[in-house]
Amino acid sequence: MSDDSHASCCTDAHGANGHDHDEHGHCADCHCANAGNASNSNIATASAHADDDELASLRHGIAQAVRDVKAKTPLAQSFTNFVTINLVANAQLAAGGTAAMSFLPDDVIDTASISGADYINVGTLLPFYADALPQIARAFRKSGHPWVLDPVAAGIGRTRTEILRAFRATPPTIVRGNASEIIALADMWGLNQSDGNNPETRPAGVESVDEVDAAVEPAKRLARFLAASAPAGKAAVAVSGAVDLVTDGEQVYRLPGGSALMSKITGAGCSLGGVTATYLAVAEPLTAALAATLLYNRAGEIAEAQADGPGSFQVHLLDALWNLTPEQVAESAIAMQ
Ligand SMILES: Nc1ncnc2c1ncn2[C@@H]1O[C@H](COP(=O)(O)OP(=O)(O)OP(=O)(O)O)[C@@H](O)[C@H]1O
Ligand SMILES: Cc1ncsc1CCO
Ligand SMILES: [Mg+2]
Repeated sequence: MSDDSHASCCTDAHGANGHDHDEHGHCADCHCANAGNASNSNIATASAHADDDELASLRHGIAQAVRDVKAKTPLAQSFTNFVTINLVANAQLAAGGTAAMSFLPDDVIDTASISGADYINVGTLLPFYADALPQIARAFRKSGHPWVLDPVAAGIGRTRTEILRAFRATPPTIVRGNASEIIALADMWGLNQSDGNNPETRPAGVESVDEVDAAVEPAKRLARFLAASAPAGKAAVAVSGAVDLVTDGEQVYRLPGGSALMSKITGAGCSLGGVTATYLAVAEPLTAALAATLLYNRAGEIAEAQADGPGSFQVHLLDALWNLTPEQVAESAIAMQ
């Protein structure tokens, strides 16, 4: 595991920052496990440099994605739940994109030709969605159109399970959800060590009952599955919580911050999914997922400092989404695992 301070600490046996390592190689200052002998030190040095290079390149891409959205105002279309539909559209606009909401398959499929990416959120379902959503996903698949899935309340109800199972054949580019939803989706796609009816998977409603840490392996398996099916071979999974996690199936990134008040308004997660689609309209999946998650964490912190409670928090959250700069987003802490 490394983050910025770790990578810069463990560039040699004694640490570039003057951190000392004990005889077991443990760093007293940043809890890394850099070994004190020369060959291990060289390996650690090389790996720290590789992490540094990778993070620098990711940060460049994240800043560019935030900048491109502000400059190009891309459309990301949404088929989303009617509890939080307004916040999703406003958040996409505040990030610099544009929004269009629709529930008619022909409408959604036609609009995809001018939409950079789509967002599907299964929070509130109507009977006709059981046909409409798989039909839309098949059309996206056929045209190679990128889309983000928020599997809200995965594991609850026969219709939702039927729809989410159907997406396995025509998968999204990014899955974004809370920990319980990611675990449940990986389970119903047969990616966990279970038969898809895992008694350990608890249906969670729209709120998570699991910690992000419990979703690391399911998230990685999901991301690898999505990448293997993606036309360009690239995909990502984002798990939200106190410390968010983003993975492309190989590398795991942990993104700390945000605000506990985000779970006291409805739709912080849904609108994060919509904004992820906005970034997916201009960037690769991993970059898009990281950019949106970092933007939300920074915006949540700013909003918390200004809010008196959930009502004003939502207003300040939208303002912060609008005001944050590409540099502020890209300079955020990212811990690599
Ligand atoms: N305890 C917390 N501390 C900091 N940030 C949090 C906390 N809980 C959630 N968040 C942030 O809130 C946002 C939404 O995450 P959350 O896990 O609540 O989504 P969700 O359950 O899908 O929400 P919803 O379904 O209500 O839209 C993310 O940006 C996440 O980082
Ligand atoms: C409260 C709620 N119910 C269905 S969707 C939704 C929004 C949060 O996911
Ligand atoms: Mg949610």
